[in-house]
Amino acid sequence: MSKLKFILSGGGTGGHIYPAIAIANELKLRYPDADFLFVGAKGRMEMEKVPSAGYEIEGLWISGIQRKLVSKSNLLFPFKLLSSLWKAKKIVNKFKPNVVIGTGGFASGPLLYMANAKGIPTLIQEQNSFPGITNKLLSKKAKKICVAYDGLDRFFPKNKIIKTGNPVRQDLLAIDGKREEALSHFELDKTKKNVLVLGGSLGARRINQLVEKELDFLEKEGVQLIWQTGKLYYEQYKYHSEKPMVQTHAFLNRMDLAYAAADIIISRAGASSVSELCIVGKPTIFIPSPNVSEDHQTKNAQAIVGENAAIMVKESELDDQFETVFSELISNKNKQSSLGGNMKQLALVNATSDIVDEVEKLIKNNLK
Ligand SMILES: CC(=O)N[C@H]1[C@@H](OP(=O)(O)OP(=O)(O)OC[C@H]2O[C@@H](n3ccc(=O)[nH]c3=O)[C@H](O)[C@@H]2O)O[C@H](CO)[C@@H](O)[C@@H]1O
Repeated sequence: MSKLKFILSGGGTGGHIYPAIAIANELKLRYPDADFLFVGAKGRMEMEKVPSAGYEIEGLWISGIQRKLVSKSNLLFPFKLLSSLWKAKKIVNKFKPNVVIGTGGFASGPLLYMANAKGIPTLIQEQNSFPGITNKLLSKKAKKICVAYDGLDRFFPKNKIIKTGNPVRQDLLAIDGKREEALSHFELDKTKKNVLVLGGSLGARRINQLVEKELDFLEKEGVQLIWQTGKLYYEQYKYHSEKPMVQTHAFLNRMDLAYAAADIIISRAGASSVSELCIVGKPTIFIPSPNVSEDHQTKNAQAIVGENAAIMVKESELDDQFETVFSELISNKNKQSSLGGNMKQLALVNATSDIVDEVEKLIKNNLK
């Protein structure tokens, strides 16, 4: 067989980038000689995160459509789309991939569209319980659609769907032996409980406001915080690190160690975050973002809460409920271990390998 070539495309937020990196890493293990190219959106997070994971990336001039209809970005959208389609065509013609894998986000639209038009097999990986517009459009021509939730046949052709779960980075699969390393990495006081606050890959304004408001309460509870503010909000909140019980981070590059150090986690409910938290199996309070399409983070969290495996507090209920919910959880060891245990039961640990099995089938069918 001649050297295999793969294009992976997706981005905009970490939720679309890390699954692509996990899939590429698994493909690389199976095909060490293969060539890989990532295609993302210029100026977005993937342009930094993909090269630091060791892969090349090309950026398209593309963005999503804003909800506010009349905006400068929306007026430019037709031009961006045309320019991206043209560049995507050039990339596909030059690189000649055997398979193209799309992990969602607007960058994958033009690239997979062009690959489909040229008859190159495409596979989509949909992380959420409700798909975004890009994946919905691409699903018509895609050969396979790997999903993490039931019920996606409402949006995608049923015969193409395979439930694999979301790919999770390899280093998150084995955090159990890493607690000591994690405590010294974050220079934590070993006598205290650690609360990890996660706002998703971009950070969450409302969670940051909550944590700031509750700092005195959390100090009285005797915990220390690893608080991921998000890059956008870091300057505003970093001064809180002056308190010995608080450390603020714009972005955590060692999520494995952050999860390993945590006793309790407060988190948004983006799809990969939820999948990772199931693997990690620590007591979690979800605060879903209400600002995403079809309120899908609430549904992501609900799928876990419905199995008695986590707690959810909606943004609108935070002021009334957060302190009570937190105090009850931190003081109840049995509840902590039952939530963590139940969560682990929901983990789909073979997701990446199952997705790559599907990629292999596409390669084989195409070579026939
Ligand atoms: C606001 C928004 O549009 N959110 C969407 C976005 O979330 P978002 O980009 O936050 O994605 P996820 O919650 O799915 O994943 C976050 C990823 O970033 C990593 N991470 C996070 C923080 C950090 O400091 N370091 C780090 O490495 C996590 O380990 C995880 O792998 O994509 C998800 C997947 O399509 C959707 O479900 C979310 O609704």
